[in-house]
Amino acid sequence: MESSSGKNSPEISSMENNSKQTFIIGVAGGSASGKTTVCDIITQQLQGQQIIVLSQESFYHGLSEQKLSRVHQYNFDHPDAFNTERLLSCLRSLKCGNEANIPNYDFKTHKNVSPERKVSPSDVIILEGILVFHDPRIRELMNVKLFVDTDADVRLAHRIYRDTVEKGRDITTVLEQYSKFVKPGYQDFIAPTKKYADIIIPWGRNNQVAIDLIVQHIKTKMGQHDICKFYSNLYVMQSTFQIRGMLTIIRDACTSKHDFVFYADRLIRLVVENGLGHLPFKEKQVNTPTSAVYIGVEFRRETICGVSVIRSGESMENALRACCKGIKIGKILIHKDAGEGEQLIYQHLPKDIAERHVLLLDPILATGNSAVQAISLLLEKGVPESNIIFLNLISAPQGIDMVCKRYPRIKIVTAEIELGLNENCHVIPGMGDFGDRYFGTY
Ligand SMILES: O=P(O)(O)OC[C@H]1O[C@H](OP(=O)(O)OP(=O)(O)O)[C@H](O)[C@@H]1O
Repeated sequence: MESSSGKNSPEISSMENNSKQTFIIGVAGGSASGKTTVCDIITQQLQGQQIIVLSQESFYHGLSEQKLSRVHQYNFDHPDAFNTERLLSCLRSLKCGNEANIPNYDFKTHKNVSPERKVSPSDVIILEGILVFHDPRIRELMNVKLFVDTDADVRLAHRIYRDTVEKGRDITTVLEQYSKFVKPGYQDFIAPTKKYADIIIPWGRNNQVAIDLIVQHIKTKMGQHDICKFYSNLYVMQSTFQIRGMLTIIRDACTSKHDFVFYADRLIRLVVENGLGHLPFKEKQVNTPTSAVYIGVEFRRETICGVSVIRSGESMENALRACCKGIKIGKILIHKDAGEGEQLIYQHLPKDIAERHVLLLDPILATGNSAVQAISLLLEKGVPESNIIFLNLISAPQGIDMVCKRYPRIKIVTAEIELGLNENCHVIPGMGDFGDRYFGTY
């Protein structure tokens, strides 16, 4: 078995799951914390997008007659109260652009009733509920996770008002349910999921700063998501707090040269490892020390080489050498001139480059002009377009557009997509002049 692009590998299919489909926003938080208000605000602000709001409450298990007879003893604040498998299958279906039937849970009878709600696929799904971050498979499907963090006394006051005035329940029952289930449920199951949120919203009335923050974050993420949907050969590394933390350090103008190099090197290593995952592989079986057979894969390292774009691209060479022993690395120097555009000044490439897969190294993709120059040279040398993998740390959408439109078969692997370019064609938010910061020439 051999794959030319690694499309069969689990790593790549998980990247695709996260970047090429419907955009899912999860909104979690305690009961009566203001999740519905947050969903309303997001819906208003994302005009022009088709949005579906789903509530986790639609996925409550219907109660048997036996449980119904003791409904006040039933814990609606426990993860087991929800049909999570059904929620997962609906969400997966919608994420892939298919319809889904959403259960219709009746709060008066505590039964699932007909008809179910048929939901068509949309641009955005907002899933809200107390425990939407509890199951890792559901978290995995979310592009943005928000946690509405409201003081316990405010939540209790909202809940009393809602359950007595709006639902007609008596206060004693409401308070009993709160102390028996709602409060412990929050402490045991809901609060521990706060750590999975991208943004924790300190909720209160007229919290304009929080609203702006949420909407800006969602729009940034959606811009990235849209461009990934558009270009199937663009692979954005799955973001983790480790990766975001490192990007935060190297983007910070106050970071010392020493730290910049240290964290840039760590990130570059990850980008290189990701890029290598797109190389062809073939199946390989090995015997383990326990005499078991392991069916794995092996990469054909002899068919690859690196090409760095001087000078920032040279910062990526060590990571490539560390991953691929003895790899040949060619060099390209492109001179940027505002008047004359880009000029190729120097190139020295492996003689048999046309037979190799090429990992093109440059940490920044801005307008895309340098990348286009470098790629066109590789094509002139006979490298098939589909054999080029362009590795970088950050990419501006303008550069991605230019490279992907001209060379639809090359692959781009990047750690993050930027907001755009400023009037000087510098990447925003960016990290300044990478070469100067990495080599200490400022
Ligand atoms: O997409 P573009 O608009 O062409 O810009 C990207 C180029 O700019 C940076 O190099 P820079 O000119 O800063 O040179 P350096 O690597 O020598 O610092 C970067 O390393 C790319 O090569």
